[in-house]
Amino acid sequence: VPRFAVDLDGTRTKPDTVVDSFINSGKDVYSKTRSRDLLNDENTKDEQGESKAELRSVKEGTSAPTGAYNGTGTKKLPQAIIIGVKKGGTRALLEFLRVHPDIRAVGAEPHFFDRNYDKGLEWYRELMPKTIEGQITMEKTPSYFVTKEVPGRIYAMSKDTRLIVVVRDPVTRAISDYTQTRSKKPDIPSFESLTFKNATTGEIDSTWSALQIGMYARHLKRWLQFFPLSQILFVSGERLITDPAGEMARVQDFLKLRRLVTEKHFHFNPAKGFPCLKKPSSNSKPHCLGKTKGRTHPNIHPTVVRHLQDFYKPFNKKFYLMTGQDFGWD
Ligand SMILES: Nc1ncnc2c1ncn2[C@@H]1O[C@H](COP(=O)(O)OS(=O)(=O)O)[C@@H](OP(=O)(O)O)[C@H]1O
Repeated sequence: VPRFAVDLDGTRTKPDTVVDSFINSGKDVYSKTRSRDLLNDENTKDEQGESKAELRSVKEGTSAPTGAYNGTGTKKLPQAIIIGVKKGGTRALLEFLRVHPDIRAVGAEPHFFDRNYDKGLEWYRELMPKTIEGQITMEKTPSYFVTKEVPGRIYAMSKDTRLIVVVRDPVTRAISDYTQTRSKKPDIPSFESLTFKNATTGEIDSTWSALQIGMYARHLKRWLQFFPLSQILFVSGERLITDPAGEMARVQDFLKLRRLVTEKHFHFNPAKGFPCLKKPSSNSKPHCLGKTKGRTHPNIHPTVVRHLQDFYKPFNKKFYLMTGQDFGWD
């Protein structure tokens, strides 16, 4: 597979040895030998459970008309994929996009490029909904962003695939990830004890997968070996909550869609603390995502949070430089 030559040096202000060595280490979150993941095999079960709950909430909802489906059309490979990040807000984005008549998306996470690649592209195509001319086929699998083999595999399917990454403050993302795991396995160690290799020295355990996923710059570097930056859209997970219509305008522009999903489609539900979808021309109840989205996070000691913020600072800085966007996490 041919690779793009990307000169990241052009985007650097000064070399940052620690971050660069992490970024260049080529470590993969899901490489069993290198990443300490207390979840390991459980991870898969956990995500499957999560996916089912997500889908239930989608089916129960009144939104997601899933485009102009009338049984006609053909199944096509996706032209756009939400590749990450886990706990970034990927389900919300996909559900918001499904309101658009020119988007058809598969509800479940196919995990084709990371777990099911040996099943072949025809298996993958079969999972897709039918589309008619002018409609875009989409899927979301948040683990793609951090899995080493995936960029090359998507490139091999089509070098023109448009990629969307929903990113969120890596500290909050890690706590969200931990909260999800704990909801299934209440006996896991505390967040604090998993964060530190050595609590006395404050040394962070950067091999814990919940922390590795948030080193966005390192993962992005692998994608840029295959895809130009212009083919990747970075959506702010925070703004997707505070200004869903604004973020959706960016996404629709990126996908070259008419801006049909607008502020009229959103209703902020103060009890849930999140925007929910509503039908603009009806009084029907807005549809919020299910209870696996927007869980209450445990209180993490401010010192631990501060240590993590310091840990991520250089990675975030690098990520802002690489993407040309300041996400305001620091
Ligand atoms: N509108 C709306 N409703 C509910 N939740 C919302 C919404 N927009 C973003 N979010 C945030 O999405 C977080 C879950 O992210 P993902 O869907 O990417 O999770 S997963 O990786 O698919 O499990 C989820 O994380 P937690 O709050 O930690 O549960 C939410 O903060």
